Amino acid sequence: MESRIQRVRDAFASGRSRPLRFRLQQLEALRRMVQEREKDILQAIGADLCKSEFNAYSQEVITILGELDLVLENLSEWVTATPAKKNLLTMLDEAYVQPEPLGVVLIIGAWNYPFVLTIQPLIGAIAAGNAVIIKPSELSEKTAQLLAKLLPQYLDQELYAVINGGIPETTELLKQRFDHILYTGNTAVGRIVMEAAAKHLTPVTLELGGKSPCYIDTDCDLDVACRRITWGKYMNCGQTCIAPDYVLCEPSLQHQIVQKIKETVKEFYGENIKESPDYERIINLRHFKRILNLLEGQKIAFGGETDEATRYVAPTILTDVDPEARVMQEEIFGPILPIVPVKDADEAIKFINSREKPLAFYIFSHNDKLVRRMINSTSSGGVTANDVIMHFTLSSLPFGGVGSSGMGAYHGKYSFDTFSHQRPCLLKSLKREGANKLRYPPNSQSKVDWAKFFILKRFNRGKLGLLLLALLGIVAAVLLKLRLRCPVSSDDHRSHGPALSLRVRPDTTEERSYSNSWLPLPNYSSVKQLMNQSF
Ligand SMILES: NC(=O)C1=CN([C@@H]2O[C@H](COP(=O)(O)OP(=O)(O)OC[C@H]3O[C@@H](n4cnc5c(N)ncnc54)[C@H](O)[C@@H]3O)[C@@H](O)[C@H]2O)C=CC1
Ligand SMILES: CCCCCCCCCCCC(=O)O
Repeated sequence: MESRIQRVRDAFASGRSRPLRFRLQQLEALRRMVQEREKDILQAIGADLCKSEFNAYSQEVITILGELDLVLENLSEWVTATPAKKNLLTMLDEAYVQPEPLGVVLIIGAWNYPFVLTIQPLIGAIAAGNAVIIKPSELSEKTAQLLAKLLPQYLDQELYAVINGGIPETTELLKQRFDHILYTGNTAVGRIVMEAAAKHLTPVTLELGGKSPCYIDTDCDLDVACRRITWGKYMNCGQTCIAPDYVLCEPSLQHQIVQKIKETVKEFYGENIKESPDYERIINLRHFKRILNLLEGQKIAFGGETDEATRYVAPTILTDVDPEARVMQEEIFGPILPIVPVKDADEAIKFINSREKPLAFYIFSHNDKLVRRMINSTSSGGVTANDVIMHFTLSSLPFGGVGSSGMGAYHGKYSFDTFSHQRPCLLKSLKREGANKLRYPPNSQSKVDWAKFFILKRFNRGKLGLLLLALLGIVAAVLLKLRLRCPVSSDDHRSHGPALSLRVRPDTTEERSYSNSWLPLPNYSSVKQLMNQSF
C-alpha cells in the first residue's frame, strides 16, 4: 500500500497534473468514460442497490455529466490568479491569489450513491491539479470493482489510483500521509478519519449524516408537500443522506399527511410496491436488521411490511412519535418516516436547536416570512424550502454539513476550492527601499504613525478614491521634491518619520543621493487630516 501511494506521490511531484491543458484532458477522458461505459455503470449501481437504470441515470449519471460540463466550461477562469487589493505600502507591487493543488488527495466514498459520491469529489480534485487515491465503499461492491477497472483505462494511471477493500484496507490507508482527505459516510467513522488525519495534520472534508428535519406548516399545499416528501424520503429506499429524516407538524395535520403520502406511494409505486422497478432495497442484512429494530414499539400508521430474504422494507409512516424513542435518536437511513407533533413553528425551532446540527432542513409553507424566520433561527448543512433534496442538484451551492453533520463543502467551484490552496503572492521589487525603512528598527512614534497611515488607510470609493489618492500623490511628490532641494540631517530622519512611498525619480545627482532616505514630510498632521476625509 505504501509503495502504491508513493508512486502516486512521485507522479504528482513530476508536475504533470498541474497544467490546465492536462486537467482538461483528464476531465474530458472522464466524461468519455461515463458516456462510453454508461451501460456498465448503470448495471453496477443497479446490482448494488437494486436500482432501475432510469433511476441510476437520473440520480447519479446526470449529476456527474452536469458537474463535468460545468468544470470544463469554467476551469480556465478558476485556475487564474485573482488580483488582490493593495495598501499604500504595496501599491506599486503585484499582489494576487494563486490557487495551487494540495498534492495527493484521498477520497473515501460511501455506498448509497456509489458512483456520484466517489466521482463528484474526484472531478474537483483533478480540476484543482491533484493526484488522487480513490477508495470506493466496499458495501457497493460491483460499483467499486467497476471503478477499479474503468478509471485506469481512461485516466493517467500513476496519478489516479483506485484502492479497493474493507475496513482493514481503509484503516491501513488512513495511516499514510495525504494532503487532503474527503470522506463521505457515517459520523462515527468520520471521527476515526479525522483522528487519523490529525497525526499528519492533514485537512479533512467530512460529508457525514444526521437527522434532517422537515417542518410542515398549516399554511401549505399539503398535496404538493406530501408528493415531494414521498419522493425524497423513499427514493433509494430512504438511503439518502439528505432525505427528510422525520416530520414536525401540528397534531391536526398528522392524519392528512399520512393519507396523502399513502396515496402518493400508490401513485409512484403501484399497488404492489415490491414489484415496482422504482423501489430499491436495503443495502445489506446488517442495515436491514438495524432498521427493523427502529420500528419496535412504534405506532405504524402506514406500511411496516418487511422481507428479510430480499431486504425489502415498505414505505412506512410512524405517528405520534416520542422524541425520546430510538427512531428519533439515530439517523434512520431507511424508508421510515416518523411524525413528531409540535404545537407550532416556535416549538419546531426549539426541537431542532436542541439536537445536533442536521445535514439538511426542509420547510413547507406558503408563508415566506415564516420560511425565512425558520432558516434564520436554525442551523443545518443546507436548506430547501417547499421541496426536499433539490439543493444537492445545484452546483452553484456548496454541499456539506455543519457541526456533527460534517465540515467543509464541495460541488462545482466549491470542490475546486476545497482541493486547492489559495496561495497569497506578493511580488515586490528590490527598489524603493526608502519606503520600507518605516518597518526597520530603530522604531519611533512617527514611524508607527506612518505605518498606521500606510497600512490602515482604506480607499473604498473606487474611482473617486483613486483620484484623490493620485492627487495626494502629486501633493506628496511636490512636498518631497521641495524637501529634496534642502539637505536633510540624519537627526531629521529619525525625528520626523518616513516619506510617502511614491515613485519620485530625482532629476539631479544631488537629488539621487537622497532618494533612498527617509524623507520627512513637513506636516504629517495636515496630510493625515486630508486622508481622513471620507474618500
Ligand atoms: N454528507 C454526505 O454527502 C453523505 C453522507 N452519508 C452518510 O453516510 C452514512 C452511510 O454511509 P456508511 O454506512 O457510513 O458508508 P460505508 O459503510 O460505505 O462507509 C463509508 C466509507 O468508510 C469506510 N469505513 C467504514 N468503516 C470504517 C472504519 N471503521 N475505519 C475506517 N474506514 C471505515 C468504508 O470503507 C467506506 O469507504 C450515513 O450516515 C449517511 O448520512 C452518505 C452519503 C452522503
Ligand atoms: C432529477 C432529480 C435528480 C435527483 C438527484 C438526487 C441525488 C441525490 C444524491 C444525494 C446523495 C446523498 O445525499 O446521499
